[in-house]
Amino acid sequence: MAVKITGITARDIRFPTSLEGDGSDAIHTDPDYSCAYITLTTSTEAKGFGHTFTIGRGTEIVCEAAHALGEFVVGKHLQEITADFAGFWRALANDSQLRWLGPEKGVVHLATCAIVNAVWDLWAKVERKPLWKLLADMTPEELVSVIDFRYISDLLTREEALEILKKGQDGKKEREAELISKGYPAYITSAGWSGYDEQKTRQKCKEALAKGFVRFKAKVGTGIEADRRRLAVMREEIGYDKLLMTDANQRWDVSEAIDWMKQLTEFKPLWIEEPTSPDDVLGHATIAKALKPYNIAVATGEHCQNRVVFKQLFQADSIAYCQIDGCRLGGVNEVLAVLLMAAKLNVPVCPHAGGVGLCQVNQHFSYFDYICVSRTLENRFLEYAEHLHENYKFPVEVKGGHYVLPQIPGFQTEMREASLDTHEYPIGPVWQKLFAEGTFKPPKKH
Ligand SMILES: C[C@H](O)[C@@H](O)CC(=O)C(=O)O
Ligand SMILES: [Mg+2]
Repeated sequence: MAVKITGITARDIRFPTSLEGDGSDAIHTDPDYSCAYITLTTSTEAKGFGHTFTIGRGTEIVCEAAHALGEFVVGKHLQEITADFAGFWRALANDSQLRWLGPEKGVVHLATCAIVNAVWDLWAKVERKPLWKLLADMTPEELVSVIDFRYISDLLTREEALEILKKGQDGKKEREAELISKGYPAYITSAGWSGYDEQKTRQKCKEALAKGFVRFKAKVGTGIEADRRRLAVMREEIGYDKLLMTDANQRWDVSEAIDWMKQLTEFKPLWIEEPTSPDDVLGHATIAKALKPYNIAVATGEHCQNRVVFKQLFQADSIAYCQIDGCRLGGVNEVLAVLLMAAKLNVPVCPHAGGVGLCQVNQHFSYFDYICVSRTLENRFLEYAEHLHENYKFPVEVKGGHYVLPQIPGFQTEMREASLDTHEYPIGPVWQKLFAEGTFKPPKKH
């Protein structure tokens, strides 16, 4: 049945997570987990939902950008888009005037990603498959047809991508069955936020251990003594037989990152994530080289703006772990390009998921990566942050430290109507109450 996209809405949805310190790090000390939430209405009952992740102020700007991009999608038939998805993606990401605001980065790219993912959600629902399964069932030719290879073909050609995907067909049914029965390995971030005090950190570690997590991440960069204390506390709780990752959220200069991390070696972090500016490809390479003798790898990606910067990170040997985020890159199409480049260079992909809706979205890429691309779980684990899942119609499920593969059609990006209404900024009752009691200031009118 033909499905015509008839309308687009973008809502500014915010959760006051800063009140509890959830999601805090050395740079983003008071994040209010938020998203620009896109709904595509259609000529049928089906709707597409997509969102990008923000941390409070500025979400309204992403919503405006989504409205500006709306004309590329409204009036189109889903089948017309999917027949030339790479062409659609390029048109959306490269409007001759809007691209001046990027190109392929920043606010406009965040809006692009939310719209693109809403289209994929719609497609997956029409096909009655969860997104990971829609991708896993596509032929290698169909998969490469959705990717825009412009700017990356010096590292990965269409033919090479096809070859990787053709290899991925071998044994894919077995890998799919394995994931369905065992789940996908996760690591938990929620014990190590920088805004948590020692007691809360201990408590969260205990809870996570009881739930079966064996991999943890801690924020660093708030101060060397504070970092040493947080890492010591976490190691006391989890022991040294578990994995511990560290995350500086871009806190340092290149040499500062090296010096700082040398002072944390006794805590045996597997990686240091985002040690410096996300745009500093060569800086990451310098840090990676300097920390190699200490067995500390470099990870990055949650702020990596597009496939081009990922390409350079791979080319310069800057990262040992690639942290794609399907709510930062231009949606599924661009994520696929990065998964394939990572596979070519043997860099494990461990998606970023610390943010509202990011576990929902990024889980699908890890499953697809294992089933059809990398074909290995070695050094691969998917981030899990535990809050706000109750706001989704079909929340992610984690059991025994493993993600459970969803079987519901779509991308799992749909939020509950009641959550949307109560958290819409600034009109939702949650926000009106916080303004009235003076906990938050209402936005200024100019
Ligand atoms: C502001 C976010 O919570 C960020 O700290 C998340 C992050 O860096 C991660 O999950 O990794
Ligand atoms: Mg991070």
